[in-house]
Amino acid sequence: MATIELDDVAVQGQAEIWRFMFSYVNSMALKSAVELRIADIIHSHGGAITLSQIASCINGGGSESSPDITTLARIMRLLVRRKIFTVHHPSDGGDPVYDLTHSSRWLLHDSEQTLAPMKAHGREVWDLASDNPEFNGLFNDAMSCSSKVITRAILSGYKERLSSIGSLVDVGGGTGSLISEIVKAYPHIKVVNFDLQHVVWAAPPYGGVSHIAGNMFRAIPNADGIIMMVMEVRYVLKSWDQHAWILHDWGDEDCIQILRYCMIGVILSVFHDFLRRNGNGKCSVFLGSFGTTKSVYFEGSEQQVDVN
Ligand SMILES: C[S@@+](CC[C@H](N)C(=O)[O-])C[C@H]1O[C@@H](n2cnc3c(N)ncnc32)[C@H](O)[C@@H]1O
Repeated sequence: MATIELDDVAVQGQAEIWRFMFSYVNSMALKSAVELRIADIIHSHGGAITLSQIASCINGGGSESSPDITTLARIMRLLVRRKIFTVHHPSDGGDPVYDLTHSSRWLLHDSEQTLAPMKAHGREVWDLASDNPEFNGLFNDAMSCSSKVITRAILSGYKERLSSIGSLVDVGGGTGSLISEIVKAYPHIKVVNFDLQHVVWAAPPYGGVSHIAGNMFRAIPNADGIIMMVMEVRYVLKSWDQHAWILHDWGDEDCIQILRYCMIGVILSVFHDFLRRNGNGKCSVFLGSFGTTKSVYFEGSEQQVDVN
């Protein structure tokens, strides 16, 4: 059995693994703080306050719902370490007082600039984007600049397939930057950029691209081919529903429903080829064409999903 020599480097390695294993704790603590409206409580007090003052205001101050103070203290200790709140220990030995930081100001529910809806109320990021044009623009730009990185590789990597189809729809195509490059290189293809209404409305016009708004859980436009962006293909091969750039947002049942709407026949013969040709192992796409087989086979992996 291999043994690890416990020098500084090894211990550092162990710490890194622990950090990844427990990083969810940060997110859970942040979610609790948003749900308990701790930032709002401090903000409406107008300055730093003690833990028991925070506790007394939680859930409107009703005695039945007062939180466990020890647990609250632990949440606050973690969030102070993560610089979400500050703590000040008075020199006279009084109770420590907690205040907001530039980060927790983003958690105020009534502020115009708030990220609280992303952590609370079970709202999806898409709902937040549809209500908030600024966030919508930021999110769409972020997506489009990530996909630009691989556009060129896609154009050369799929020459044969792209040459052989007459129409193509990019499902969840964002503002259409990928498909606009495809139609520039392959002007014979009738292309559709398909995404939610608020995304498509914010999309720039591109020559040859039809933007169609819709919900991929209801219907997807017909075409010879479907393209869905996928990133981090090494992970995709092991766990396709987690890391596909569109499908990663959804659970297995949702993904199967989307794929059913795509009416995909045989898709995805591309991962290994793509990697061999492009080498970096970072990204790939789904490219499918209609056929009779109603199952999706992930070449090189054991995954086969029945979409009948
Ligand atoms: C990770 S982004 C990828 C955007 C683009 N394909 C790219 O690679 O830059 C996922 C996209 O899926 C879209 N989306 C989410 N839910 C959708 C739905 N129900 N119907 C259609 N598109 C949806 C989002 O609006 C978003 O543009």
